[in-house]
Amino acid sequence: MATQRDAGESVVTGTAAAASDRAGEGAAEGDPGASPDARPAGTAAPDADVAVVRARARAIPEAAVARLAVYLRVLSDLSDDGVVTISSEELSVAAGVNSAKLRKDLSYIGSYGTRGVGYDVNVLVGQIERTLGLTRKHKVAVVGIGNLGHALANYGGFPSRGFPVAALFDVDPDLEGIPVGGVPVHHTDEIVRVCGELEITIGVIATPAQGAQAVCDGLVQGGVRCILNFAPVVLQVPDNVEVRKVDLAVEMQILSFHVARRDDAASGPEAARVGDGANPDRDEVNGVVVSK
Ligand SMILES: NC(=O)c1ccc[n+]([C@@H]2O[C@H](COP(=O)([O-])OP(=O)(O)OC[C@H]3O[C@@H](n4cnc5c(N)ncnc54)[C@H](O)[C@@H]3O)[C@@H](O)[C@H]2O)c1
Repeated sequence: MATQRDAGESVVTGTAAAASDRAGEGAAEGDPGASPDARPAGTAAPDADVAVVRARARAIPEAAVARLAVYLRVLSDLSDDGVVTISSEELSVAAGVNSAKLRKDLSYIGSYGTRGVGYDVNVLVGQIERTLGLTRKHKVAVVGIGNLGHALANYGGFPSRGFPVAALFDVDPDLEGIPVGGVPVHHTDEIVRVCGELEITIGVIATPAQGAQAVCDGLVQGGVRCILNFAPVVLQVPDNVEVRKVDLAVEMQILSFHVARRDDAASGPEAARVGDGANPDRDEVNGVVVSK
């Protein structure tokens, strides 16, 4: 049995990761010598390279995968606006990532750009889509149509990004047949049948913790292999099923940690070493920096 993966957890694996990291180091736009994989702008990896794309994808750190999704959103907008090429600096500003990190992220998918030209927008869109597995069709089911489920079902941004919400489920009989975002709510008893018939690929769990494992089991039985879990519980799934847990409070705690660390750094190296006796005027109590 596999358990769920939290945001930030690395998926880097052994040798491939090390090789990929090395390829990324020093690889710069317009530096065709940076990797044997460098291609001229405007050329996509041929189909024969699909295995290579998959092997690379397995070695990409989770944080870089999240950033690739951000680059894809930015690049798709640029493509819609008719932009043909973009430099790494422009793309990094648009994506809110520093350009060295961006070049390293793109090196994971074998994309190095061309000096003086930058990246071909459509080629890069195709490469990122292949890496993220977005060339497959996805259909989403949301289970638990309360506050969160309503918001997710009504959000218009999913279909345009390739994730149409095709089915909704709730245990509350009063919700049965009521359309939310144009999709009728089914009773949870129908999960296995409806998910199988509609070939749902992604299940979103927005139920209270108590019912979440049974909901997850139903989704898996209905053929769903990707689960996005909002419920505050760790789900058990078979090895061929991928689970991601979303916890906004954890994200806020991480933000809080980074701000606290930045404040410590701004106060000088001594402040960052509180609690080790370095600064006799400051100490740490239950993780909180205090002045004596
Ligand atoms: N991870 C996060 O960042 C985050 C943020 C908000 C909410 N949540 C979690 O999401 C879940 C939903 O939150 P909410 O505010 O929408 O709650 P809610 O009470 O408004 O809605 C819950 C819905 O789930 C339905 N439900 C209950 N048991 C069910 C079952 N076994 N099968 C199917 N449906 C069932 C209820 O009828 C209700 O419609 C909770 O577990 C909450 O803790 C997580």
